[in-house]
Amino acid sequence: MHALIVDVAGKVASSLGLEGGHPFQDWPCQFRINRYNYTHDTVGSSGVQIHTDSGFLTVLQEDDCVGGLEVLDPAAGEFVPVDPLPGTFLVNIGDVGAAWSNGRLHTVKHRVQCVAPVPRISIAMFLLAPKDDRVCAPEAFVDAEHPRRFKPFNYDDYRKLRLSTGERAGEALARMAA
Ligand SMILES: O=C(O)CCC(=O)C(=O)O
Ligand SMILES: [Fe+2]
Repeated sequence: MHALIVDVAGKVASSLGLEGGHPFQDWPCQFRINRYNYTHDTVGSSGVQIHTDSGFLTVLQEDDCVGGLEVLDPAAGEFVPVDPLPGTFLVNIGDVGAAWSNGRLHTVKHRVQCVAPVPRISIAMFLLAPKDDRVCAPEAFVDAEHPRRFKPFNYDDYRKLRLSTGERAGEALARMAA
C-alpha cells in the first residue's frame, strides 16, 4: 500500500508538470480499517459526518458489497453516491493536497451514509504530509498569475486545529489562506 500511494502521488505531481524526484517516499502514512456496525436502527443515518481528509491523498478500498460513501459535488451542492466497484481502489485528495498544489488540486468533501443493516468495512491508506517540513507549495506552482494561496503550515498543528475547532470539512483549510 505504501509503494502504491507513493506511486500515485508521484504521478499526480508529474501530471501537474512537477518533474524530477518526488519527496513522497519519506512522507508519513496512516493505515486504517473502518468497521461500521450497521443495524436496522442505523439505516438512513450518517456513519461518518461530512469531512475532508486532512492529508495529501487517500487510497480507499471500499466495502465490495455495501455502498454508502458519498462525495459532495461543489457546483451542484449535492452529494453523489460513489458505488463500490469490485477490484478497484478509490483515490481522493485531502487538505494538504490542496495546499501543497497551491489550489490546483481540490480537497474532496465526503461522508458515509448507512444504506443497509449489515456490517460495512473500508480500508484506507492516507499519505499525510512532509515529515520534518511545513506544508508549502513548491515554487513551480507559484507565479504572478498564481500567487501563494496558503501560508506554509505544520501538519501536526493543522490536525490539532481541525480537532480543537471541529472544523473537518475544509473550514480549517480556509484559515490557512495566505
Ligand atoms: O468508509 C469509507 O468509505 C470512507 C471513510 C473515510 O472517509 C475516512 O476514513 O476518511
Ligand atoms: Fe475520509
